[in-house]
Amino acid sequence: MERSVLVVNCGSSSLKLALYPDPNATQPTIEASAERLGTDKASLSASGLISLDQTGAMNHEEALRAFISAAESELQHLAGIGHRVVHGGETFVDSTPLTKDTIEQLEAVSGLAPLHNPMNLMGISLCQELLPGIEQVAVFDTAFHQTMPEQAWLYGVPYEWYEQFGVRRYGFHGTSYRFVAAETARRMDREADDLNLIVAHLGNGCSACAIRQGVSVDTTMGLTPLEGLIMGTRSGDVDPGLLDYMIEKTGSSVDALMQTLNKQSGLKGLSSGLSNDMRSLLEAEESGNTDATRAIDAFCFRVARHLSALSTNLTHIDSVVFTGGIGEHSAVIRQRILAAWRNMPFRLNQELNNQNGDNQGRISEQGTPLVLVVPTDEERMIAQDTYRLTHHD
Ligand SMILES: Nc1ncnc2c1ncn2[C@@H]1O[C@H](COP(=O)(O)OP(=O)(O)O)[C@@H](O)[C@H]1O
Ligand SMILES: CC(=O)OP(=O)(O)O
Ligand SMILES: [Mg+2]
Repeated sequence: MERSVLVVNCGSSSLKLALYPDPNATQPTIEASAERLGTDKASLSASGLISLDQTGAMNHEEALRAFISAAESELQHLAGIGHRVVHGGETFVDSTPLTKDTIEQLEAVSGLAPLHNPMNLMGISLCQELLPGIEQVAVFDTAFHQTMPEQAWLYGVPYEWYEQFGVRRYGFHGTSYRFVAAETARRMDREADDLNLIVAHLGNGCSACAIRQGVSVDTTMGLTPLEGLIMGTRSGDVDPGLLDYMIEKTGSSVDALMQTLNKQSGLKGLSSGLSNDMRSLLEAEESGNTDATRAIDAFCFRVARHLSALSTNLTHIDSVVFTGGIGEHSAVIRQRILAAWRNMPFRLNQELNNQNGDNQGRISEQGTPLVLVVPTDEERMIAQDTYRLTHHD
């Protein structure tokens, strides 16, 4: 019986894989991840039913080939393969089975996410080659945000830019928000379409979302995953005027500056190159490093400012929810963000915050605005959509 689903998440320099044994599984039976792909210091590791530990020069294709070859006997009974696809443009409002037609439509929107979508397409065609005949599904980061009202997704630029070139705000991390919204409703014993939430997804990429009665009404990322919050290496919001100014000052090309805004900015840039990793910065701050403090303070302030702005579109907030690696694990960052959001009377319960929430995920004191920590699981959401959209026994 065909029961298992493989989830493939091809990032710009990483690859994450998970094998789910059946539609109700909450944990995968194999998890694998590859990092620093495309360099000679790449690594690939897998745990669960198989184990792998490989380092050296490797690109995405080689890593995916190595995984599929090592996991061959476990991939005999696949019901489907689910791919994370970062940009679906306006074409895709839900996950979709991959056919010749949908792959062509996907190629057409890929120019909108040049760092991400070409890798996603590579994963899709390699799986077609190595695991022929298995149904494949695309799950989009952008899809959940297609419910945003026009005023939230328009930029204040000539409307023809949207009409002719699709220049608008799309938003990302939608698979995470969809999972977290449903999981929050379950934990609060409420219906998802009855809840108003502000969710902060703080990982390597960071964004936040206003969810009104279960649907996205505003989010911080835009045309590309560069807008909004300060991230590990991405700047978030900047004045586009800085491009012209820096070209004038340094003679850099637009390409080089975009590279800097994507890869050398954010926490890494603000800490003068110390680290893009929040855990490392917190450790450095403990030993008195002021570069780390500067980066962390700017990060927390920016999150608070955006969370507050996102609440514009909600009559009330049922809960503020933290997710992603930083949101799920760092009590001190949550505390600093909420302290920076000064016009809301948040009060955290220290003990609950330090243990990343009670059973429900609550970290706030009773009788004060509800704040929850809800771990996200994009891979599980992708597996569920893949089961929903494939024809298996
Ligand atoms: N205990 C912790 N305290 C602070 N930051 C943490 C902790 N655990 C993980 N992080 C941070 O979470 C970030 C990675 O988030 P994650 O969601 O795992 O990334 P990705 O977006 O690649 O999935 C890193 O900045 C990491 O330092
Ligand atoms: C869209 C995006 O920012 O993705 P990630 O968090 O995986 O970098
Ligand atoms: Mg993650």
